[in-house]
Parts: sequence; structure tokens; C-alpha cells
Amino acid sequence: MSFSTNQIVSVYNHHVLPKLTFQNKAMAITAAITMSMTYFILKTLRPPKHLRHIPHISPLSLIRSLFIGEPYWNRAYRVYLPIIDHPQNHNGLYLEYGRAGWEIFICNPQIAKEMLLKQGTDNYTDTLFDKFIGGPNIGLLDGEAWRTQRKMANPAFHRAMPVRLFGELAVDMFQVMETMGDTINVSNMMEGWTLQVIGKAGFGFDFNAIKDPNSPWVRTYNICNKGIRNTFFFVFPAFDKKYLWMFPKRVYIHQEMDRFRHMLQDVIDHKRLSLEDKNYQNDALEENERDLLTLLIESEIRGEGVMTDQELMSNLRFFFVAGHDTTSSTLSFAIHYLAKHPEIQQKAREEAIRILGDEPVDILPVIGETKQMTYISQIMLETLRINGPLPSLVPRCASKDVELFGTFIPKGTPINVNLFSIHHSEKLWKDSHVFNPDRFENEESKTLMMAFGYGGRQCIGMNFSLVEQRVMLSMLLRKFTWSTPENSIHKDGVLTYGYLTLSPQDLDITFKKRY
Ligand code: HEM
Repeated sequence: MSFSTNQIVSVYNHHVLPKLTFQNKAMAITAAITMSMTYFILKTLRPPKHLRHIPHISPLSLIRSLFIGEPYWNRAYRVYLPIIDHPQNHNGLYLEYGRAGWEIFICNPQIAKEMLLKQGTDNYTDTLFDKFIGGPNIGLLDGEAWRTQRKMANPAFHRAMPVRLFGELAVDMFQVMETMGDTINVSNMMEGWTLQVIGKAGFGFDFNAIKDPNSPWVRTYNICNKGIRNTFFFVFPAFDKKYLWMFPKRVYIHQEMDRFRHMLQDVIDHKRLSLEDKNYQNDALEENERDLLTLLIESEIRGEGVMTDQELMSNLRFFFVAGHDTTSSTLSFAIHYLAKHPEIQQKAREEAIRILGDEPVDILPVIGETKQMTYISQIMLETLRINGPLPSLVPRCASKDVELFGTFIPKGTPINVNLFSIHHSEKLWKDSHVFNPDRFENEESKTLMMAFGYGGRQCIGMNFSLVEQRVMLSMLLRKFTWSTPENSIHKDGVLTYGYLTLSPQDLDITFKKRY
């Protein structure tokens, strides 16, 4: 015979509690709280019975890691990789306790691809970042609703390739660099540049992020972006909603988020009105230079689908979160690795010069030229492998009992893919800790790369981001040589911060102008 927790609590409340004296009651309540906490801790320390056939990682080790602020790289090499590369862990699965309870992580590309292609795995819609990335958007919807939106957004992403905008904004950035001295905080600079790109290319909004990093909307955006990356509120979402009043600083961040949302709503309203006006002249005449919001509304006007204002707004916010830090961190990591490996930097420069010429002026690449940048593309792939911005994917949930490579996964189990481990496993990559773009000369290596996900839900902004990175790197390589300063905090390896997305901590780089 077994009892549910509700039955036990009910018996305790109705039969035990009334018979206790006041003093006894206090003791009994303390004992009950202690017992519940012990029960909770024991429950979190060990996976449930139906998942114990899969190797697990002790939650204490993760709590310690988060508590001491251990960089992701160190945690991965200390905790995940020994489990994954263990000869007896044949299929590379492990369990880890997270926000959704015990979650299965996949670290084998073959199984990951199988899972990502399977129908019948649901995305979590229960999200901490409700205000920023929540709502009906491509990233979080599932089933038919997701298909409808993706079908409408695919052509917009296909059309949008604003290479001229990328180049012009790179020139703006170079002008600001001229005023900054030789050693520059590259992570801040890339955050500004990519914010300006996504603002302009996403919805035609000028953050003025390159020329004035303290402009009011940059400040608001940075406050919101930093706010959603706070590990404490991510792990304990109740403090971000029910008990929010306990944290006045957090309340302020919520207010800034509300302001940001209103601003986006105004931009959508204004854009709709302009585009529906027959006399409206779009100043970006070439289609590929138009912003995503314009392209989405234009598709709607052509009758190719409809997105409500709420859907447009939710998607725009999602594009920010998905497209800003990811690209900015990848570029910063790439600049770091090129500083550490001057011979690779020089080889990449020679490619940029071969394609764009060596005249001492800024040259804006056109789309055809970006396609010829094979070595620079290998550098980007290797950067995404060795220090990609996303250590794992958006968690899924098994919507029925499934078997993955002989391992039984019961219905309802959260499943995720650990990209960092796939990209670092010695079973798959020789000298995985070494930055070596040559490994991507080999087509087979590309099939093991999962930095942009896989299958129907592969990153919709992949080409956009890759071209953006090629433009920035090729122009930077022609204009400057660069190196890591003697006192860099990254001298013995990249130090990162973040939980869901990884960014380099303050990355100072010393630049020398070539013209
Ligand atoms: C280096 C840059 C980027 C990386 C590494 C990256 C990575 C990813 C990954 C791994 C996924 C799949 C998530 C999953 O399956 O759980 C994804 C999805 C997505 N990404 Fe990106 N991304 C990048 C840039 C961008 C950009 C620039 C945009 C938009 C402007 C964007 C928009 C999206 C969207 C909307 C999705 C959801 C697609 C869907 O579920 O159908 N990403 N991204």
C-alpha cells in the first residue's frame, strides 16, 4: 500500500496537528520543514528510479561550480567530458539536475541528430524570460503553430542579407576605434557593433550603439540583457515573479524591460502604417538590405501568411536574444584565437587581401566575395567548435516513451544536447582543446558540427550570422594586425561568463593599423 504526498499532508493537518500543544506545534512544524528539506535534497541528489540506468552528474558538483563562478570550459573538462569520454559510456548520454528536474543530455552527434529529427518531442514553453523571449515565437512554439511561423519567416531570412549594412557599420566601428588608443575592450566593442546590426537589420531601429555606447536605448537593452542572464533568477524563477518585491533592483530591471517592449510595439505600429500606405517609398531599394520586420510585413501584404502584432513582437524579441550575443561572442572569441595564433591570423589576412585587394582604404565586401572566404569560414567554424556561444540547446521533452541507441527514455523526461561536449569529445576530435581551423578542410568534420542545431529547427539566422562574421573579420584583417596584451586575463585560456550563453569576460586586444 502506498500513500501520495497529498494524503500524508491531509492526515497530518487533520489528525496530528490539532492534538498538539502550542510548543509541540512549533517543534512539529520545524521537524516537518526539516524533513521536507531533507526529502527535497535527497530527491535532487539522486535521479528517480526510472532514470537510474543512465550515468548522472552529482548536483553538488554543479552547485559548487556555480557558487565559485567556475568558467564553463573548466566545468566541462572537470565534470562532463570524463563522463562522456569514459569507455563504458557507449552512447554518450548523461543526466544532470536542472530547472526542469533531472534532464538527459546527449553528447553523441548521431543520437543528437536522431532526437532532433524525431517528431514528438516538445519544447518547453515554461520560461523564466517570459518578458523577453516568451510568447508565440518561432523559437518556443511547437507543432503546427511553429510550422506556420517558420514557413513565413524562412523566405524573409532567405531574402535578408544586408552585406552593405554590415560593411558600413564596420567602417563606423573603425572610426570609433581610431579614438580609443591601441588596446581596446573587444567584447564590449563587438556587443555594440552586433547590437547596431540587429537593431538596423532586425527592425530598422538605430540604437546608436557604435558611436555612443551609453545612449539611452543601449543602456536599457544592456540592463535587460544582463538581467535575463542572471543565474540566480534563472535557477529560482519564483524570485523573479512571486517574490520579486524582495529585490528592488530587479523590479527596476522589469520596468526597463517594459519600456523596451513598448518601444518595440511602437516600431511595429509605425512600420505597419508606413508599409500599408500605398505612397510609401522604401529607402532600402535592394530587397536584401531591408530589415526582417519589413520583409515579414511585406510577405503578409503579399498574402503569404499572417503574423499578429503579438507574434511579430515576440519574434523580434527572440531574434535579439538568439542573434545578438551569439554573434558578438563568436566574433570576440575568433579575434582572441587569431591574436593567440599570429600565423593563422596572417593566413586569414592573405585570403582577405587576395579577395578584396590591398588598397589602403576600407573595402566593403559584396555577397559573392564573402562566399570565396573559405579559410575565414574555417576559422569561424573552429571558433564555434572550440568556444561556441551556446553550450547546449533549448530543452525538449519526450512526449512519448522512446528508445535512443538502446537507452530507454520514458515519456515526460526533459532531453537536451550538450553541444560543448560534442565539440570537445576526444572520441570525435583529435586534440580537441587545440584551435586548428585546418580540421575543417575535411568535409567529415563539418558533419560533426552542431553549433547551429540540426534538422527542421536548425538556426534560421545561420547564414545571416555567418555572412555578418565574414564581413567583419575580413575588413578587420585588412585594416589591423592584433595581439593579446601581456597582462591579459585570457593569457592561459579564455575566461567566460554566462549560463545559457557563453561570452568572454572583458577581452582586451592590442591593435596596430595597417593603413
Ligand atoms: C553565431 C551565431 C548563432 C548561433 C551559434 C546560433 C545557434 C542557434 C541554435 C543552436 C539554434 C537551435 C536551437 C535548438 O534547436 O534548440 C538556433 C535557433 C534559432 N536561431 Fe540562431 N544562432 C545564431 C545566430 C542567430 C541569428 C543572427 C538569428 C536571428 C537574427 C538567430 C535566430 C534563431 C531563431 C529564430 C531560432 C529558432 C529556430 C526554430 O526553432 O525554428 N540565430 N540558433
